[in-house]
Amino acid sequence: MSDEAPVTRAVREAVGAVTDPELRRSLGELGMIRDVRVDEGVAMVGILLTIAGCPMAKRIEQDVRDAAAGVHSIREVQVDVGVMNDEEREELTTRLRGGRVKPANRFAGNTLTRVIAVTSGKGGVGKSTVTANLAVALAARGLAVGLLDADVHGFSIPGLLGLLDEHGRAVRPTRVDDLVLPPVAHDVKVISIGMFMRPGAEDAAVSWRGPMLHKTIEQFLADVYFGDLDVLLIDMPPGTGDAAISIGHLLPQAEVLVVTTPQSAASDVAVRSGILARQLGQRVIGVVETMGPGFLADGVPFEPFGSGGGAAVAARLSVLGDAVPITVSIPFSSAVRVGGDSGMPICSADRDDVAALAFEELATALFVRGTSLAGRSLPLAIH
Ligand SMILES: Nc1ncnc2c1ncn2[C@@H]1O[C@H](COP(=O)(O)OP(=O)(O)OP(=O)(O)O)[C@@H](O)[C@H]1O
Repeated sequence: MSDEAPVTRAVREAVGAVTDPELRRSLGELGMIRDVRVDEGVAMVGILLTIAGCPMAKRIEQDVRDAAAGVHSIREVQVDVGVMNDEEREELTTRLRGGRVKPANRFAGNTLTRVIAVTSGKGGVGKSTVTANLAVALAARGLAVGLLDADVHGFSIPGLLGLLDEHGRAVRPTRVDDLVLPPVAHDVKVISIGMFMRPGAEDAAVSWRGPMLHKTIEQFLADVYFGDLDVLLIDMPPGTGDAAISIGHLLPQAEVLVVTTPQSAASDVAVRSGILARQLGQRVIGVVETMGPGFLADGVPFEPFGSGGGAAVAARLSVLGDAVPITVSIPFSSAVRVGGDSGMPICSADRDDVAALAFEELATALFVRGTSLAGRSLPLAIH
């Protein structure tokens, strides 16, 4: 390559630096630039897509075109789009797996990724909303964030993050052989059981038995190309069922956040999910109270579901074992529901909303180790 003309080298570098939107690595690094030639100001660039019908083909082609056109003295760009052959694809998938030919759980053992499982005692308490917003808040800080939706009873993460197609179904991830590329929303790489259900059979997963659920979670941890993550959040099914046990076995180093509403009925069962996590060797790192107390715009206190549930769960778990370092209350805010319904989490839609500010506090508490929010009151108000 050393006898390459400077302009050809400049075009090669420019197109090689284009990022694949799904793999989030440069085309040069991925071996997707086949050849580059320049003849009298015309750049001819051959690119190789990973699979035929790649949903990102148009975008990649355009990005390559723009990158080449940005090189001085290039007046025209021709892009020839091809597809990798089996051998090239296998080489790529092996490289993406860090040299491993066979898929393996990338989050087991000595991973640098923090794994945080978000759990609750019962359904409908706001666990998925917490997971989605926490993911968005952490990604907004520049962390590489993955989100695994393991909630077979209500895989709401794709909807909460706007990953639905025109029929309102969870988008399907692209596959490169047996490697699954997680769709990205709000800078978070997302994989959900809902993305793999046959249209019309979305409810079938609810009746999955333990081994099937275990296999699916195991496959997600091995086959999904998350790349190097700072944090992997897992939206757990509510309760103390099979998924919690599977995650406990597959990811014993996972930290656990317990979500509860302020009511005592919800907080009693939340304690149980924290106890189970500990029995599986995991550390309960915090309790998040959702739909908590706040103030109406005129300053009148507003407690639609009472108050104190989060602190009560943290206190009970602290008495029963290690102290739980983080307790955060996310105030009730209609904007949270509106954001969730429209696929625009409040942490993206309005970072000044009271609930968004509380999610920020949670993100800070989690990523400044040793910091405790316990007992600290957050600035709450309802608009
Ligand atoms: N802080 C909040 N303020 C207002 N509404 C909220 C808040 N948190 C969650 N909600 C709303 O509560 C409802 C239930 O939330 P969510 O789906 O996150 O619960 P969940 O515990 O994940 O339920 P499941 O496990 O059954 O899927 C949603 O309509 C959501 O918008």
